[in-house]
Amino acid sequence: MEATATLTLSSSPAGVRSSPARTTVASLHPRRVPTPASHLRGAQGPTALRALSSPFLGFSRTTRRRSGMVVRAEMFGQLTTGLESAWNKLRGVDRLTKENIAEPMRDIRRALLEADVSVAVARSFIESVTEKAVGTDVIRGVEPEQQLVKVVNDELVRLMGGEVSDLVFAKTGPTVILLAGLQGVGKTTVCAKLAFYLKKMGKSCMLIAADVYRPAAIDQLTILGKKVGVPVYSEGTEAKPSEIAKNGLKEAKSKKTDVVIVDTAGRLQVDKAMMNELREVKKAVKPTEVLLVVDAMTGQEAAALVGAFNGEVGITGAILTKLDGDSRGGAALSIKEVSGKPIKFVGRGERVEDLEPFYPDRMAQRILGMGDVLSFVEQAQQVMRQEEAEELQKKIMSAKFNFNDFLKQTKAIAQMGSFSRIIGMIPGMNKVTPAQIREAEKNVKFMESMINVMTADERERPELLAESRERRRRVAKDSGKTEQQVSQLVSQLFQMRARMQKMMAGMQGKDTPDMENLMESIKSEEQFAAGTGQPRRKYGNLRRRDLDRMRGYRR
Ligand SMILES: Nc1nc2c(ncn2[C@@H]2O[C@H](COP(=O)(O)OP(=O)(O)OP(=O)(O)O)[C@@H](O)[C@H]2O)c(=O)[nH]1
Repeated sequence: MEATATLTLSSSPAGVRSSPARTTVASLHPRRVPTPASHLRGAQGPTALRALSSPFLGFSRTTRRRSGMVVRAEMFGQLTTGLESAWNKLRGVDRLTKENIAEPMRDIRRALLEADVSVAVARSFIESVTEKAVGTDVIRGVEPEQQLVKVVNDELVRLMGGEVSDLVFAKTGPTVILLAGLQGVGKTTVCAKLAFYLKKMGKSCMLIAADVYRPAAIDQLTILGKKVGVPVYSEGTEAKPSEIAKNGLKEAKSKKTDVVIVDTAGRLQVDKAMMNELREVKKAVKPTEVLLVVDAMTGQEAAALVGAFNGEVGITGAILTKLDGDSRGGAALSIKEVSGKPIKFVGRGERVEDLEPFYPDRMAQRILGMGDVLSFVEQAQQVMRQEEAEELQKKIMSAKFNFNDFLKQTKAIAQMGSFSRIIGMIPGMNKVTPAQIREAEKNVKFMESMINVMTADERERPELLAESRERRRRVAKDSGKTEQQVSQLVSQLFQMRARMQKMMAGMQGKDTPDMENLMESIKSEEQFAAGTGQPRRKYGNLRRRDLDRMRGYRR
């Protein structure tokens, strides 16, 4: 979609126009940005546009780091540096093209591989960033490298699962969380951390010690349980883990405990016995959540492990520990993509408090260290959308909404993946139902094929097609559609025009021309076999009147 937005960045107050959208843009003007001190205080609005000046934010990288402006997750340090080198290569370009992003993409790929992301994940990430970056609209005032930052951010968020994945709780009875994982990954510690987290949520908890192979594990869990004030159920090392789990759950039920967390044995590697035992425990307690605890230091191996456990036992998600350590981030980036299972929590230290839900968007921002640039690009995109909507509104009011606009909008729909975002911007149009939206999206490609074979004139002036059956026949032939389908498309455009105008005029208290009969008119004409010569005379008056109105000759 070619953006028509005019992101006004005039330096004088006179450049501030009256619409709210433009005021926003003007208020973002970089030269009106206050002193660096205000930035350090985290000022909003004008500060965001500081990002427009080059280098980013108008501060040297060293200053930003020293001042703490960039909150950098050290584990991603190398990745962040690699990405920065990619942005730097785009300085001075006008727009993102396949050619000029090739080298930055190589930098990003290298940075991902160095962060221990698998080759396959890195490849698909690069492909999707390239595709989205090249197809991005140019937003006036936003530098191409800033747009790439935004695309990379969005793709990182998507790669890590998009939304935060909350714990699922059982509708009745205790929620059972079964924890699994290799030896030493932090499973026992996670039991206590989770109990602490859930207690803060107001849930009562019980821990079940089902790791019978390492006697110290039971003691460790008992100590941790005491520390967080949660009872620990154990039967020593002689009983079967599935029996212990079953009995523990029975006790939890009798005590009306909200959540039961089962600690299972870890092994040095994935083996048959381990998987069988887990399956048995799972069968015995029917957990709501089966979470695999993995160590972030193991990078892409952790991701593969999540996939393997899911295949063997069936899990609901992962908990990534030791994110505070020296890992390079590959696990956080790859788990969802490789295994299809989300990371639900991350451990950031040895204390019971050091567990938090995994937020893909916050993680992406930490990797990029450019929250300010992102919020600026988002604001600018918003302004662009508002201005496009205003432009569209003007066209609708002047009855000039044509096939070019139609195509532009349908393309925008395909690009944004949602009709509602466009429709929602047109005042009064938010009553469109989701079913209508889905239908509209389905028709996009179909309509596009017909519009693509129209002449420039026909697209500009849909009346030409409404008036001439020959033209409609030609479009049908060239697009491989039927004449009726072309007629329907033409009618649809006029109907859309009519409805929009009616609605707008209604909002402005004006009367509107009645153009609802147009479709009927064209439809009726279709009913007559070609060559009968009847339709023109019979429907001539109606069409003339309607077309005049469409052209704005009549009121
Ligand atoms: N730095 C850091 N250390 C952690 C974290 N989670 C656990 N640890 C440490 O990792 C070590 C192993 O943790 P455990 O909880 O005993 O691991 P486990 O998976 O239960 O081990 P097994 O019972 O042998 O299977 C302990 O020293 C923990 O303190 C974390 O998020 N960050």
